[in-house]
Amino acid sequence: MGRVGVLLLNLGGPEQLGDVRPFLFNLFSDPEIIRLPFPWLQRPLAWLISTLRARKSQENYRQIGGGSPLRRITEKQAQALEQTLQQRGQDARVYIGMRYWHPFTEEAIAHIQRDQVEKLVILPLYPQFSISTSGSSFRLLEKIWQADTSLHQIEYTVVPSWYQRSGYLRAMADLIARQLDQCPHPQQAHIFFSAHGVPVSYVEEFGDPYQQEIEDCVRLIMQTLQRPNDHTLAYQSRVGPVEWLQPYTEDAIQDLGAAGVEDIVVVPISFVSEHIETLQEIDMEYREIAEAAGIHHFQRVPALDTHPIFIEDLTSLVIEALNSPQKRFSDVVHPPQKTFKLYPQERWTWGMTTTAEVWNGRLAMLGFLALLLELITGHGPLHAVGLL
Ligand SMILES: C=CC1=C(C)c2cc3[nH]c(cc4nc(cc5[nH]c(cc1n2)c(C)c5CCC(=O)O)C(CCC(=O)O)=C4C)c(C)c3C=C
Ligand SMILES: [Fe+2]
Repeated sequence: MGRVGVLLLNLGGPEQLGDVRPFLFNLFSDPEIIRLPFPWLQRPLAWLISTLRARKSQENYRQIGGGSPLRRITEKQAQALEQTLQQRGQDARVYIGMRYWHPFTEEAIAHIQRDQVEKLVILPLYPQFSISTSGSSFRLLEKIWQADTSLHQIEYTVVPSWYQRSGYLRAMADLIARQLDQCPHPQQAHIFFSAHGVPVSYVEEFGDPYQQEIEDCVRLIMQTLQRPNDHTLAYQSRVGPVEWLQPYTEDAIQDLGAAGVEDIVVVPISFVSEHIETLQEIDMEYREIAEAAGIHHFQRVPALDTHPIFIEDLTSLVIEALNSPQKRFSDVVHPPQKTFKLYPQERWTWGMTTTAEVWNGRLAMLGFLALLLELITGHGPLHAVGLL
């Protein structure tokens, strides 16, 4: 076998407070994160949202020490995987490609080319597939491959999701069991799975399998855990005004408090490393909500990071992928879309029709954005004519 590489895909996170705004700009520039009808609006809107959100987001990163631990943890995972692959007789180099911050996916591909890798396993560090996470990275890679034909020499295969693997499930069950055993009444503690949310439209309009995979993942973890405890699944980290998957974590915690639950063990399940949404959102914000709701005992299950069972399982996954039929980007980036007709009327007719209302709404949104931009930048037509 020629030179073997493993490309670990991850989201990336700001390493210092000054990185927060450009990191957010990269994130909101991604059409898989904000889906707009007009592509030309993507970057101005990303600039606007990242500018408006930066201060609040920076404050959150400040509370966890001034930056995301994601790069450091992903590097440790890569190192552990490389070592375990060596021990199992597989000489492979492990690369890291982040979607929105350093080391960027493009940098990883440059290293892979420099090292003349011939066989590559592309492995997202997201157990479940979403078009907003693994899907976005696969789509970027597909574009990179289309732009550079020298990459076609590399025999690659992608792993779309892997939450059903027994090693992953056993490692999760092990971490949950340890937290349960520290509770005052281990059998009565409520196991609270908190998954990262996505907008409902991703699932209902764009065919994202994420919700179904998350539900299946929770079922399999509970089956592996073999404990009698009650459990709940809720979704966290909502951003913006649209509807996201429900129940929302904050509401579900309050409902449990109102129902008299006193002990909860929170399990983050969309991600395998500590990051801002475990260290700040769960450990600080949701803990406060739980305490106010009368939940006296609040524990959080740590992220897998370099849990030995997990790393062993990733190692087996890589070896199996190398010996399985190839999965191409085109097999995984286009989830089956539900046929969804946004507006029933296809031809323009005059009057206050549905189409006219839709266009009124779109133009009002554009006008509002232009005004907001002008208020923030201090430049624009209203300033020019002296109205602002
Ligand atoms: C606005 C839409 C967003 C979607 C959809 C989304 C999906 C999604 N994200 C993760 C995992 C992570 N997200 C992280 C940061 C982050 N994500 C969003 C927005 C969406 N995410 C924002 C605005 C941010 C920045 C932080 C903030 O301002 O709140 C991170 C990085 C965390 C870090 O430590 O830096 C991760 C990881 C998943 C798994 C997911 C969908 C399944
Ligand atoms: Fe996110």
